[in-house]
Amino acid sequence: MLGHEIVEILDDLIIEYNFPLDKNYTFFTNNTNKIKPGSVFVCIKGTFFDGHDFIKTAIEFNASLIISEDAKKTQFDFPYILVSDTKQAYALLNYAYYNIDFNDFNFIGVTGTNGKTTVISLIHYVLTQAEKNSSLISTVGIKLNNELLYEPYNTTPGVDEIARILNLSKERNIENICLEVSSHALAQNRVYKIPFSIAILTNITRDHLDYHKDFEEYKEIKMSLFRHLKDDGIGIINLDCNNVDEVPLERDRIVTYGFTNVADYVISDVEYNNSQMVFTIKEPDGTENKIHTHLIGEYNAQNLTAAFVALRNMGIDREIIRHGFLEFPGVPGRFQLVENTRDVEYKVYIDFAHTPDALEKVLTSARKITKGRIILVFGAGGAADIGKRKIMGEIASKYSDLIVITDDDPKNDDPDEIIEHILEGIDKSKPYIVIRNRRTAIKAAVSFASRDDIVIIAGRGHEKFQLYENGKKIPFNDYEVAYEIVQKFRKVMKR
Ligand SMILES: CC(=O)N[C@H]1[C@@H](OP(=O)(O)OP(=O)(O)OC[C@H]2O[C@@H](n3ccc(=O)[nH]c3=O)[C@H](O)[C@@H]2O)O[C@H](CO)[C@@H](O)[C@@H]1O[C@H](C)C(=O)N[C@@H](C)C(=O)N[C@H](CCC(=O)O)C(=O)O
Ligand SMILES: Nc1ncnc2c1ncn2[C@@H]1O[C@H](COP(=O)(O)OP(=O)(O)OP(=O)(O)O)[C@@H](O)[C@H]1O
Repeated sequence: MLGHEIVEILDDLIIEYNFPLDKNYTFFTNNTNKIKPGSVFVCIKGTFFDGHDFIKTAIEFNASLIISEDAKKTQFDFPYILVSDTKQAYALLNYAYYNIDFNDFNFIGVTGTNGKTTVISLIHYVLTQAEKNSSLISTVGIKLNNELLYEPYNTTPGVDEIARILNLSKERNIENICLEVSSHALAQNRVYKIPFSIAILTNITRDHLDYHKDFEEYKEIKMSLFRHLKDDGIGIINLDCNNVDEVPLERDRIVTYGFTNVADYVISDVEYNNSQMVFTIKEPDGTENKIHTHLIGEYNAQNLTAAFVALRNMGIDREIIRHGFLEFPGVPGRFQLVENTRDVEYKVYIDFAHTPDALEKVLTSARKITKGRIILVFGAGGAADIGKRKIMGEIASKYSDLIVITDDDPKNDDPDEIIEHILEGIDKSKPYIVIRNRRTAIKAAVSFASRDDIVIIAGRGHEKFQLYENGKKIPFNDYEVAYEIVQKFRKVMKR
């Protein structure tokens, strides 16, 4: 990309510049660790670092141009562009670098505290079944149609990664882009200028109050997804837990769903056991759709209905949707049965509940499918909302019969302190035990289980590592560990 093209792309953002306009620039990065000779280094003010503090390093690493938004830290004796917002500039440069034309795509975005991955995965799955090309950008994977490219570090990747995925999608003629949008991504311009045709809000409950100032700010940021809609785009919201008046969108562009009978799409007659669910979705024109699925719990009826509304609005036939929902295998680590307990007297499930609302939903659903006890294994993550730990402790006590409190991903926080915070909410008159080692905790929980009991291992879902201080990663997958432990118990029982 020539220098003068960069000036055209950044256009309104530019305050001043001094760099060779006839020179070709072929690599852009915001990370000094990725600089190659000749790179353009874009300084981003982040959460932990200020990229402007790395200008000297970038120059030492042979960057050829620095784009900055902080006049005080800009080095004016080196080729530079001073802009009003480097995050926006970085997005525009990446879109141009990968030759992205948003008109080539149809963007579907889902935000909310819980249910994003489930809803977006359902939409992607049915689109591919309907032979509509689709890319999935979500916590559990980046997929081009059915091909899993990789599992991303973030729920919503950085704008450079998104641009690269769009480019790959274009090469494969993929038009539909199913994107899970976290509050961090919205706050950090990771979806800058992306024109969504459908934006879905599942629910907003407590989470991430370490990052967002307060609940109001968190809510405001989640709602900002609707400001990314195209002029003719629609918003889809769960009316059971959101207020249409708070959605920054004209009322006639909002479609609602929920159990409440004032929603446009009404859910009713939900029935489920430990492996399947059936319920009805009534459309605004009165058509009733009987949905059969392997996902269970009222919250999943809501997730399926969100996906149903989006797919109907994309013109997908009802029968294809119903068939897709029946075949959908579920999202790894979301109320996932550990297979080798299918034929034993108790059941073990892995679930990603790591917020108070999710934990409550999963435990109340579990209660409905068992005559036995609920044995819960859980902890809480470090470097995250501290206030939710006690609340999760209260919910654990309220809805389970036996609790094993253990490590989640402590990251740089003191694991014992995390457990202390959880214990503040635990009802000490009910059975509970603290076993910090997660493997031992799971083993204990499984050994406590007897006929009709359900063991729920919550909080880490599909994740493959436990994260400890200073970036220490220990390979650990709840499903694999639980499977292995159950297998050993089975052998002992056979003897
Ligand atoms: C707190 C946070 O969200 N940080 C995200 C953010 O990084 P940042 O811009 O704040 O980066 P920073 O580390 O402060 O550094 C600032 C700048 O200095 C640069 N730098 C830094 C160090 C250095 O040596 N050289 C250098 O150039 C960095 O490249 C960056 O440009 O932007 C990066 C690129 O998009 C993200 O990868 C990174 O996610 C971190 C790893 C993270 O853990 N984020 C979590 C909290 C997160 O975003 N989670 C949500 C999902 C939550 C959920 O749904 O439950 C998500 O969407 O994943
Ligand atoms: N609609 C919902 N309401 C409340 N809880 C839900 C809902 N859907 C899922 N959950 C709970 O949240 C957990 C995570 O589900 P899912 O991955 O779909 O949500 P998410 O919003 O993508 O979460 P994350 O961004 O952390 O990946 C599930 O394991 C379940 O416990």
